[in-house]
Amino acid sequence: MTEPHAQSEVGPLHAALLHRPGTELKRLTPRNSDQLLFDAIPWVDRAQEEHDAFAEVLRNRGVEVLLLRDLLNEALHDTRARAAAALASVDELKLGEDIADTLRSHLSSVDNAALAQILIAGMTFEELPAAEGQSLVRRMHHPHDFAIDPLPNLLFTRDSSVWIRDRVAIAALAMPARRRESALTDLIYAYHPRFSHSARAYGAHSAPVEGGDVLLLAPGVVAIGVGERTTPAGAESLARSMFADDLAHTVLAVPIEQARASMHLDTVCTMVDRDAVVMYPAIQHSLEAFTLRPLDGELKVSGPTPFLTAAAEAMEIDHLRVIDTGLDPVTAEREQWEDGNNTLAVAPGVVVAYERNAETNARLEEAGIEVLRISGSELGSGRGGPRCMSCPITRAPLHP
Ligand SMILES: NC(=[NH2+])NCCC[C@H](N)C(=O)O
Repeated sequence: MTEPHAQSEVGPLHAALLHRPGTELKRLTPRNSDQLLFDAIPWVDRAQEEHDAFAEVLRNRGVEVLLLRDLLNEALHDTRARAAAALASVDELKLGEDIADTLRSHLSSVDNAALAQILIAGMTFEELPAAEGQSLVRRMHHPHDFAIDPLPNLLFTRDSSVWIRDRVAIAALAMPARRRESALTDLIYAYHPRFSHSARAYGAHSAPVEGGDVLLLAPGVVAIGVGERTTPAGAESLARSMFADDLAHTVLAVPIEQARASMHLDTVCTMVDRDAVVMYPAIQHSLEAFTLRPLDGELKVSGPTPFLTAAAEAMEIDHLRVIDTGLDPVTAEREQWEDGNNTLAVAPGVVVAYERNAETNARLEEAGIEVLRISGSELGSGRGGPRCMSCPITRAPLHP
């Protein structure tokens, strides 16, 4: 078992947290999919097959794949974890006192696997245990309304926690549909024996920061996208907390368009080698960054300057190579939307990518990057690629 440690985006990947999608995806309907942040209704069996294949590609490259459901089950062996789980998932303001009580006692009576299932897939009013007495809430809700919301976006384990060196930052997720996810990662890292010695870098009750916005460009250098999800206050407070813990010496706060297509920095730019990124061509020349450094206990903010220059300088390299995908704007836009730029490096110069982005992948290969293709026709319906679907826990250090 390897100790948690991550200081780059491309160091050989030894352990990663994934979530095999399940019943929570079956909760998606055309009526709720927008709110639950999916663009289509996934075919769940096929999504599971695609996910199993993704996990297999990682295992074949020596990666230990940790599945969120297993970790959750194991963490729930601790009674404090069970109590925390109930606290995080029973919303008394939504359910009213009676149902909240019934639900709490139900949650305390089921076994760990059943509890984990409820935490992940949620519960509808019709699935609530029967109770004595009349409840207005129960009578007035539609049977298919959620008493506990499902978490279909748990699939994107990247967003709810981030390992920075040997510490874990629990993300403060911006969208209501995803907030409860960090309660689960919080609980896993607090109560699973594997992580009992791990220290924290940032708390879930802070300003919004999502892991998809956090890029570990090099040891001590972290880029944070600021846009639809991570707020300026979130970036600033994560930067402060990393400086205080000596986890970083430079943070680049990178403004990105507040749009669905570019909800996180990793939807437009990911690292594919120690000095190279793949980037959506339309933003290559316009992406900027504010540079943050600690100075006598305060924050020193400079810029904005072009992102590529600021990044190279902070990383102490001559320049950060951009793999020129050379795509025409229409192909580039299509492949960006389908997560063509959202690659997961398993080692320097070796990345996992969706096979459908044929042009982007071809250009990566021309530039000497090895591309491990996976299919994602169903997985991609939530708008996330291989990077979004993985939370690296251990990466070997990069040797110069
Ligand atoms: N790191 C990422 N790009 N994650 C993608 C998350 C997609 C998810 N449906 C959401 O909207 O939140």
